[in-house]
Amino acid sequence: FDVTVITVTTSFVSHLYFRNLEPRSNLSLLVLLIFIPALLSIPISYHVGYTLASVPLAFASYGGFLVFFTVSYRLSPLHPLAKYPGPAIAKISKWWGAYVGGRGDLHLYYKSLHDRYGDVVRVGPNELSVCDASLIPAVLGQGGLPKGPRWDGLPGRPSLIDQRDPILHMHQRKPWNRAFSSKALKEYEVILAKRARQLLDCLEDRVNGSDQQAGLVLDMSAWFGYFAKDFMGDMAFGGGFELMMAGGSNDGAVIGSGARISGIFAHVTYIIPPLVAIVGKSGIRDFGKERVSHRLQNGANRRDLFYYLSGEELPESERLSADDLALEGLLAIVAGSDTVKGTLSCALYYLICNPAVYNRLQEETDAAFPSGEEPLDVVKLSYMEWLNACINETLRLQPPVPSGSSRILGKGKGAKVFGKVDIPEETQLSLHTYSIHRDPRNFYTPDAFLPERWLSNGAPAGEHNTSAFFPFGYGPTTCVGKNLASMEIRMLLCWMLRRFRFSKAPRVTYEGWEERIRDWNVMHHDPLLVRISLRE
Ligand code: HEM
Repeated sequence: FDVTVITVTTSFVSHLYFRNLEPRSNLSLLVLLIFIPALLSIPISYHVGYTLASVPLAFASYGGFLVFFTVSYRLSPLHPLAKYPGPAIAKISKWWGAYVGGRGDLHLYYKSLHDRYGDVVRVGPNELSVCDASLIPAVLGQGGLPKGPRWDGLPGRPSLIDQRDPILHMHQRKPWNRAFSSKALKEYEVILAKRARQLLDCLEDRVNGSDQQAGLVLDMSAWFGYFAKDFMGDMAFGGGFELMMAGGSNDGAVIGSGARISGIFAHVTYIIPPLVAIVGKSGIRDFGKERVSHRLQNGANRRDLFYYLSGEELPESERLSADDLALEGLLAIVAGSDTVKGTLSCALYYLICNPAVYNRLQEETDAAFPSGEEPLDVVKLSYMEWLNACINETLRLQPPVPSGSSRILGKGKGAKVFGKVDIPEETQLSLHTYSIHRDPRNFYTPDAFLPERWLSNGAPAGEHNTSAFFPFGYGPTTCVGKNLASMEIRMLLCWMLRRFRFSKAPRVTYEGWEERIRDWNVMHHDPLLVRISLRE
């Protein structure tokens, strides 16, 4: 055989593995990308008569043909998702998604694709992004699709969020559900109030220590971050971060610091295991384990999240190992701190940019909790209509998980139809939260901050589809910490407005702050510099 024929044929056969999907197994990658071209270099060396040149030649020619066949197939009408529109570069490889994910504007990019191509866009070789609120129950609800790879984490037992098997997920979620029952939440109110009070006291100390005339300008988003991590640290590991006390620099700050990386990896999760094998074990796990043993040694004087996750009330044999507890605890901190920090920051941003909304909220909080009373009554907070309208509107415009979570139709499940979307096996599908929240078919003037749209009386006429509002997800994998998050955000906002006055800081440009919010799975944003003073 002619060596060219051998090379082209082997590349063609290998492309059958790559043509539909991104790689799935590292062993097959090793065989197809290293072993085969290395073997090919033998006949090539006979042909060119120069052994040293044969190896790069084999890799280049085999690789070149492999890419050519794979790309041609992915762009061709033969691909099972060929009928769905999308940018060619996205259809070719998820590495494009990884690039956009690292840039941080994935949510804006997907929104622009939906504006251009319509409700269903092909955003990867085998992945669709869908902007259609009517599909939320079918795709995410009971009996819908299981989780896709977006949250895949470190190798080993998955934490709750990256547990993709629906049955295992259901079992793993049980202690979490107990931990966020109404009875458990009631117990957390004290821990929350203590941390909220600490934040306000820290802020007050700084205001008192500043030049009262000039006023104090603080990065409130940093302070929200310290608060949220200290609080979740209390809940998950019985405390120990003390970021508020240290003004930010402390061990706890490392958790979640790899945000950009996770924005990239979410698209190419198959590279995580080989990378971990090369780089070595992750330090974050050791940190988690150290916190677990600290909590086990010291115990806690009240029930916290750790109590429920560790199953302290269960027989020894049914409890989680220290390793697994560390993973679940770290998940709580990652999932529960940047999301809350982001929501509080965006809410404050919208308030200072919309003085009429701010003043109305001030009136509501002053009336609900007259002078001297701390806003600890969570039932009362849950009935404050304007407060909740402001929070909902913030979560609508800036969902802290802007691109939602991916789903996948597994191999062997057969094709499925969801409304106007029919998908073959092994297709990934995401309902794009940011785009659905800003779709004029769901919300009148969708880009405007209009809390009044959430009022039962006095809402402006126009579209208001509450079933298109799903910042916490939907169905069996919906955010388990939703009620805790709502309690935190309500209490904090209300308390801050009772004690301080916030306004735009002089010489700070607020324009574009919203547009610079990054979607690294969870939202990240620039510092939020705000002028803060004590109220009379
Ligand atoms: C504004 C605040 C928050 C928002 C918007 C939010 C949003 C979300 C979203 C969109 C998901 C993914 C759902 C899915 O995959 O279908 C999620 C999952 C999760 N969230 Fe939250 N979250 C918030 C706060 C919290 C808090 C305070 C905690 C406390 C520990 C928490 C813990 C979790 C956990 C453990 C999961 C995984 C649930 C599962 O897979 O069953 N979140 N969250």
